[in-house]
Amino acid sequence: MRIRGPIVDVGDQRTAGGADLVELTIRPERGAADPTTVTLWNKWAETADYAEEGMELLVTDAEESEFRGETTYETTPDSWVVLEPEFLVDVTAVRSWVQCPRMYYLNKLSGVPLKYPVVKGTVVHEVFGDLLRGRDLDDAIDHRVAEAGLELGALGYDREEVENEVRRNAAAVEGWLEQGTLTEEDTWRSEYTLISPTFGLKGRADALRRGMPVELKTGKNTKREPRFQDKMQAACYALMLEEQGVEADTGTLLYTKNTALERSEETGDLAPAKEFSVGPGLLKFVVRTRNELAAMEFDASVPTGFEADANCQYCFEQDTCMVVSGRLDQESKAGQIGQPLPPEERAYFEGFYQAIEAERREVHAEYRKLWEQDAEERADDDRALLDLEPLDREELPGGRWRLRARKPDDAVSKLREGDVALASDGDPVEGHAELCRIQSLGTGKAGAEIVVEADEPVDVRRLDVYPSELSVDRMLTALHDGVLKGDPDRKDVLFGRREPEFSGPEREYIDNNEAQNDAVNLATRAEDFALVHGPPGTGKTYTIAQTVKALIEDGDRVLLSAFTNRAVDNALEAVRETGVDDDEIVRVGTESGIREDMTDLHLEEAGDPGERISELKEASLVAATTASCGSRVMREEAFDVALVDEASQLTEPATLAAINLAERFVLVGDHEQLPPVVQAEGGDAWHRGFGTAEADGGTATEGGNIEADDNRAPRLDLSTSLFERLHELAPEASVLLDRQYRMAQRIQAFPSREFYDGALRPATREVAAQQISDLPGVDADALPPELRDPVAFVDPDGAREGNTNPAEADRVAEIVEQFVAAGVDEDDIGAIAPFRAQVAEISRRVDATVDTVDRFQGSSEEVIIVSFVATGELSGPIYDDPRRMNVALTRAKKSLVLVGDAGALGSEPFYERMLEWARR
Ligand SMILES: Nc1ncnc2c1ncn2[C@@H]1O[C@H](COP(=O)(O)OP(=O)(O)OP(=O)(O)O)[C@@H](O)[C@H]1O
Repeated sequence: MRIRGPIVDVGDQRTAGGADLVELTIRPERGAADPTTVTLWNKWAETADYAEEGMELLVTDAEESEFRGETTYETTPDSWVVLEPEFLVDVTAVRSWVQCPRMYYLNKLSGVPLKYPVVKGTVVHEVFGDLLRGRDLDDAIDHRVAEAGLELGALGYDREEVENEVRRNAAAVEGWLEQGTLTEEDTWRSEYTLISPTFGLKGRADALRRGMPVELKTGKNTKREPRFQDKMQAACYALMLEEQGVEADTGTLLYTKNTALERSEETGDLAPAKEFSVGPGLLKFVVRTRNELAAMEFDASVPTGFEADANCQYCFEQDTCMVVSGRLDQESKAGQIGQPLPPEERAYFEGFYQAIEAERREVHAEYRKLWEQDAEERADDDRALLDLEPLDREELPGGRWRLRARKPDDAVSKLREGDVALASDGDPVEGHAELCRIQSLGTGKAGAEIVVEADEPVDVRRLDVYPSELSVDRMLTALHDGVLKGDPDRKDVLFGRREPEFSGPEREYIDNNEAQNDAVNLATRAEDFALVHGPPGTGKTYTIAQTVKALIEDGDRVLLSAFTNRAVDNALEAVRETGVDDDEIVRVGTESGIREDMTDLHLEEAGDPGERISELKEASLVAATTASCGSRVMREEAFDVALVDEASQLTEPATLAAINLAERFVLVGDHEQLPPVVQAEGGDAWHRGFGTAEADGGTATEGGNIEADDNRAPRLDLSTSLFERLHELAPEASVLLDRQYRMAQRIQAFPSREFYDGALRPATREVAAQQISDLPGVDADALPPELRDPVAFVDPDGAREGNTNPAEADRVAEIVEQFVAAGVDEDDIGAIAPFRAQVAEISRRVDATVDTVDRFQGSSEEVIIVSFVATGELSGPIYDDPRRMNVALTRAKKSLVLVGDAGALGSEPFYERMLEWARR
């Protein structure tokens, strides 16, 4: 049987009858049951060395016995002992951990750098996959080398030399494949994604041959046996396959460089393919190693390198290792070089490190929901689209597949076009599942067609959200680059040790809006940074465009970035309208994420390396999301200025990803609108072991290693953007855009008072006085009296049912009809609801745009109808943050209708004031 629960006590190691044993006490049922003893025998006793109170322990095939009226458990020869099974360790991490635990840590911190062996390795892997899918070798090489054009260009390689090298590597693959086909018993799968709920492992096997793992290595190995770390990697996949009921007792490593070696120069076994048998001893070792890694992550301790027999002298990471040890004053086998970080920087680094790792655990929790939630629960949670009907499949050049399916109803989910998702035959964990990219989701209407692309054809009956650690990984590398490698001068201003400076003459860039003109001046004159605080509709985009133009004219190379592709394209469009030459601009990112009308600026990654890289290097303006700024190629780029839009929605480390690349930066945002999305509760680095700024004046920490003075001690948490923090730290570097071009006076009054101290005002008389009857063909008198005021409140006496309120949805639909009947175009009407379920409820009834607040930020409509859903009381975190309401209320230009329960809204002071305003 399986026994599982948090550890409450770890006993000492003993021997009995010649065998080692350790007794642990755990509380089964997630800590709810009474403590019980679990005895770990023999090799599993080792796992107790790093087990700690609070960690989760799982023992499979445990034997239960009664002893003096108590039930106890012990391991049997069939048992697996897993620590922290919920922490999903990547197979590649296990591999680097066995080489040297510190290497694992360093890889995590500094990411995979742009190096030729890395890029070549990716190309050879892709070619391998192509060959397995039956593609012609030359075709595959041609295509895959071209695909890596940009990266190869950045490394200074030309196409032919790479093609030749890849061809030599691929020869090994081809030869070996031919051998396999001769026997005609080979079955192949390329790129097989595996996740293990039991062992807390995940990864993608390069290939499966007859159900057994095959790993490709682009290095050489002239020994008969595969390298140990490579065996470990293949064994991880074998373990996960076993969990799925596939007996995988053989692993194969393919060392592709072996075929390129000359017999005359090399001795040893030059055969590229090396098989080994995967025995129970090795599998148990895999699990114990993973346990060791998970235990280190549990208490966030840092490996020193002494754990491994690694020889630092021959390690590629030696320099990085020594620098990191030096900066963070860590013990390490390689030693330390350089100066340690000042205490406040170290606290910052460590605080954010932990907050980012907490986010990682939330991503792992997302994975877990794949098997913990049943299909209906996932659908209700918007994590899956169910009951799809597979339509057709089409093989694409290169062996990939385009798959179509029909969506049966108006089901909604978090899935978006361009997302990577898990397509399956109905069971994403045990059935046939493939990672795919969503090409199209159709409209929200029933019968819509879904199109995805995947490596293998699968009957698409279900589509699941597939979590990714990419953004977490990128935050960590940005933190590393910004703090450990960052420019000291930049850090002085970020840490408030120096005030930001400005220089140069003031000029007139914008003649009809003083605040905007001030903002452009501040940005162009900034030696360090400038902040542009733009409430709704105040011309942020326009100001950004003018700023970018001015900077380019001053001869600066500019990076234009934002959190979302949508914001990047929006800003870019405005920049183009100012007349900046298209030849000077490139848009970096994946093509499917870029708006159609900006794709002509897209930097193709595929092509001739020299051409690709010059296109990037020669651009005076590069536009990319902050996530793209963390790519291998972008991390090597340098800019004079980084301008970041939607900066108030970015976590501080995510912002670093963009500003690390530039000497100066400009952040544009509004911290009175939506903050960064953070999953982990209390994602607050400061409070996590670094004392609270408020409580102790920001002076002390647990380790006593912060001596920052006074109230300038920064507020560090992922939900406070760098924009907001700097706004508080250096108000002199900020300009408030105070004239809005969107809302009628009556609409803006409340948000202006509540969020901007009344400073926000209409830019012109026309803006202030606009009304619904200004719209062509609209007769305001045709509206029912209660909708004639620009701000109206309607209480339909509905009842909240879960996250919906059908009566409100009916009433919203009726209001839409009433506006349409008065002559308003349905396209000019938008409806906003706090929950996706209510969005679906309303969408079913109207053709107008309906969405959640989060997805409405940044857009506006002539008429906005807000459905509040709540009745009786305002329960739920969604109502706790008034900034969310600020966004909802400021989307309307001429008419705003609030639909809700007066009782619920009246129960909170903020909403009560809102009601008063709406009912005036
Ligand atoms: N100085 C100006 N003179 C005339 N019109 C302006 C000026 N600045 C902005 N506008 C107009 O105001 C409108 C809103 O501007 P913009 O889209 O730049 O706002 P925004 O602050 O980016 O909006 P959001 O709150 O949605 O982010 C646009 O139609 C723009 O043309």
